[in-house]
Amino acid sequence: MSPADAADAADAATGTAETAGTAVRLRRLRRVFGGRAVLDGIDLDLGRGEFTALLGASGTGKTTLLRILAGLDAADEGTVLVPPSRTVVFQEPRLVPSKRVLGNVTVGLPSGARTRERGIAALAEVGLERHRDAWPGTLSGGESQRVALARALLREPELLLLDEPFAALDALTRLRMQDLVGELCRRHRPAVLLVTHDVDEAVRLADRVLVLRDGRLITDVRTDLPGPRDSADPAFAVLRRRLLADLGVTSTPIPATTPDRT
Ligand SMILES: Nc1ncnc2c1ncn2[C@@H]1O[C@H](COP(=O)(O)OP(=O)(O)OP(=O)(O)O)[C@@H](O)[C@H]1O
Repeated sequence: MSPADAADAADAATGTAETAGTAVRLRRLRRVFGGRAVLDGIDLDLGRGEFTALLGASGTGKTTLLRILAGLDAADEGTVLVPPSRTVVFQEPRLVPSKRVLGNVTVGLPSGARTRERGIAALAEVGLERHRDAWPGTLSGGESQRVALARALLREPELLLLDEPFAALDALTRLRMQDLVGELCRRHRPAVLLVTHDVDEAVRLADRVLVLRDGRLITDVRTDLPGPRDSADPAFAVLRRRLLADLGVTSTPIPATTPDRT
C-alpha cells in the first residue's frame, strides 16, 4: 500500500454510521484466519470526538480490527459502519523518500496554493514548519512520525486510526508525541482508535479503554481521570492494575522480607 493510500485509508467502506454522535458502529463482527476466529462477534460504537484505546496481547487481533475499520481488510461476518473520511498512522511513518516533507504531507491532494498553505499549517501544528523543504531521510524518527501525523490531520478525518504510532520511538520522544497527539485530537476532535500495548499510554490519552482477548472485547472502561494525567496518581494506578489483570498480567506479590537478626 502506498503512503497516499495509507493517508486516505481505502474507500472499501461497508457503510456509514448514521446515528448522530456515532462515528463507528460494529455489530457481530467476525474475522477468521485459518479456521481461528481472531475477532469473534465484536459489538462496538465509537462516538464522534471520542478517544478510545485498544489494548490486547500480541496476536489478539488489534491490527486486524483497525484494518477493517480502515477498509484495508474485510470482515467475514457482521456489520461495519464507518465514516467516509478515515486516515491511518502506522508504527512506521511511511514517508515517500523522493518527496520533500511538505510534498509528503500533501501527497495525493490536488496541487495548488491552497493545498500548500494547508500543508504548511499542518506542519506548523506539529512544530515542523521550518523542515518543510527537508528530505525525509534527514529527519529523526520522532520528526518523521510528526510528518505522518500532519499528513493524517490535514485530511480532517472523522476517524483517526493510530496503530502503535509511538512504538518505535525512544521513551522521551514517545511522551512528547503522546502529549502532541492528545492536544491535536482535542483540537480537531476526530473519533480516535489507538492500538497500543502500553497500558500507561492508553490511560494517559484515552477517554475510554478497550481490552481485546480471545476474539472479544472483554473490557470497556471510561477513564474519567482529570488531566494532565499522572501515572503517580492513585486512580491511575488502580485503572492500570485492572487493565493489566484483564490483559492476563497479574502482578506477583512481593514476598515479605525477613528481618535481618544478625
Ligand atoms: N492476512 C492474514 N492471514 C492469516 N493470518 C493473519 C492475517 N492477518 C493477521 N493474521 C493472524 O491473526 C492474528 C491477529 O493478528 P493481528 O496482527 O491483528 O494481532 P495484533 O493484536 O495486532 O498483534 P500485535 O500486537 O503483535 O501487532 C495473528 O495470529 C495473525 O497471525
